[in-house]
Amino acid sequence: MDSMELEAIPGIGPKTREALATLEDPVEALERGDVAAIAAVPGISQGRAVRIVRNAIRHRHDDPGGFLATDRAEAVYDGLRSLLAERAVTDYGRKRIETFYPSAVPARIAETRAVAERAMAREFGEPVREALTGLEPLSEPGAVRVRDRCLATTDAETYSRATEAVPELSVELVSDARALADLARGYATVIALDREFAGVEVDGDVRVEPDALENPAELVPERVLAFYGANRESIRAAIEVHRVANLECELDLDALAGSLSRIEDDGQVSSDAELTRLAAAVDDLEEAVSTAESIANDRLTEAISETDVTVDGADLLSLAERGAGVDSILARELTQEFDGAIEAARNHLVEALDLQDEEATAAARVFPEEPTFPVERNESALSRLEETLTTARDRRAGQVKRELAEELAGAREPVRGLVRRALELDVEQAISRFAADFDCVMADRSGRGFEIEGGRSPLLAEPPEAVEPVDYAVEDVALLSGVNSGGKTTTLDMIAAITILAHMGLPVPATAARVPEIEEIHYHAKSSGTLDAGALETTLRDFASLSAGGATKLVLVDELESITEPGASAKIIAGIIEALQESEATAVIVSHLAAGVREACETPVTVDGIRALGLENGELQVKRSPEKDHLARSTPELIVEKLAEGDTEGRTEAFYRALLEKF
Ligand SMILES: Nc1ncnc2c1ncn2[C@@H]1O[C@H](COP(=O)(O)OP(=O)(O)OP(=O)(O)O)[C@@H](O)[C@H]1O
Repeated sequence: MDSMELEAIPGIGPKTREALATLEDPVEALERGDVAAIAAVPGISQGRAVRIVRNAIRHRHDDPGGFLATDRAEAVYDGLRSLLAERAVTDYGRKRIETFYPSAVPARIAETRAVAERAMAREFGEPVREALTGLEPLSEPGAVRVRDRCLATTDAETYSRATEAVPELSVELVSDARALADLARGYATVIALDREFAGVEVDGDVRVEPDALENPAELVPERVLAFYGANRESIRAAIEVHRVANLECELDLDALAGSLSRIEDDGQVSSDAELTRLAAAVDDLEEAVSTAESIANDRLTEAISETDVTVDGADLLSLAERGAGVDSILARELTQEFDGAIEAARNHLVEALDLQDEEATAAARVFPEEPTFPVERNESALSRLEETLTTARDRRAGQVKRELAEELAGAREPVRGLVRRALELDVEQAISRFAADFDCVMADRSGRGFEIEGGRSPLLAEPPEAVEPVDYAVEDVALLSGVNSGGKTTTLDMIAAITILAHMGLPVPATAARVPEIEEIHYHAKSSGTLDAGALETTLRDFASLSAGGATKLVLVDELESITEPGASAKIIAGIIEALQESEATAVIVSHLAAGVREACETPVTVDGIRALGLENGELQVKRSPEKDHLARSTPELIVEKLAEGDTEGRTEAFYRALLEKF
């Protein structure tokens, strides 16, 4: 598929296609089902991203869709999807799970089935979930701006190529080497892009690199580092996920973790001793110089106050005539003390800032050779020292960044894979947890009818361990009878849930299950009251199209009788059953009118029943698994029976017995 063909996917119009084009490879992102990447496109919400990905999957499999043919079927799917999604740790996992849907296309089912089987074969403990917590899809860092370097060229075309290739740096048009020298005063490093500058001698860090634009990342290691800085936490989490889940990985994770620990959130490099030393020296320079001055002056003050200066009168006069101050006396009388004080000041500066070699030499010049009092810094020597330190710091930072960026640049794609695999593991984790919580197995899909052992509806409000497992098998079409609250609706939910999950390729809550291979599920919920003529007509039309053949179906109908009068209902249900029997469909029809329906049917019809065991302390006792060929007793019958048995006086017993016989 190329990017123009994206519009063949439902939900992608020209506008969305254009928006998706901002992705590096939109087709690949869609094929991978990368909801995070799609949702990161401006103008596409998370919900839209999920729908687009789901439609893309459908498109890829030529899947006509329409599996969930009724509202109730849709609602069961929604419920299942939430149960799965809420077991994911990451937002990505939740969204990814929302792209799973029931399908009739074997290839699609096989695809998720493979994920589910992998998930169920793996152990997911608390450490994996914990490691997943910090995981997020990778983000692109904001625009990086680098101010200590610039590019220079004399050529307009090179200029525009450079601005495009390296937006992080200023690009300057220069006319000659003099202009280059001017630039070198404002930037720590100037990179000249023209061959003609080769051999030009200018002050400062000016490099001639005509091929620099071929590898822009080398010019701005910040680009690579910003990516790692912005995604540091997520990459760390992905490393941790790989470690605790024992996932295979082509990267040296320890080395990657080591490199990451040297990068700050903003992409700056930390934990380089030399860089730290130089940065601190620049920062603390002013304070150290002031302290050094004080040290020198304190020492001199002390020396002066302790010294008896003997000056003969003539000397004093000549000194006074020359307007000489204390300095001259110092020079004459206290040279040693002065030298000592200056030495102390210089030592302090070197020690406090941990200066080395030429830095120390430059530091010495900050204090005067000639005696003065008070001792004062030499401002121009100080600013030269500051410049030396700043340049050394920037150069070191550049070097460290380049080294680190070089280490990491090649790892960018593998790191994307690392994070992606960790995110996908959350999908497996959620499936595995669902399977464990509901004690699931993989189901078979084949033929007509179903055989479910130990099936449980995950949609019941009860905690999973409180749900009684149900065994139920139907060959083609069956009526299901049972007392009120016996579990008929729950049984239909269970059949629907297991069939939908099986067609999603996911594990089902049962000890064993075979479901029919179908193209559509029609689950009609109990209607809340008698329908008016129009609504009844619509319902009948629905059923007419149901039995008209076409797609293979599972039909689940809950108490259709409430749509109209009891007598008519039984006839309508009987008609529906006859039609369904002739089709390929598998159907379970729950009805309180089972006896009447059976009578109205011209063909034999299976009637199964959820057997009531009786009332115990006013509580209904039932056997939840439907019994084959058993017309269950109704709730009124149970009550009459209880009254008949409980009657001791015998006067009304005849009445109850007579009533009971009518059932
Ligand atoms: N297998 C089961 N395990 C545990 N509880 C169940 C089970 N089946 C049903 N129940 C409990 O019984 C309640 C009623 O079940 P359900 O609604 O399925 O009965 P029903 O036969 O459809 O009732 P009605 O005839 O009134 O529609 C459920 O809400 C649930 O609490």
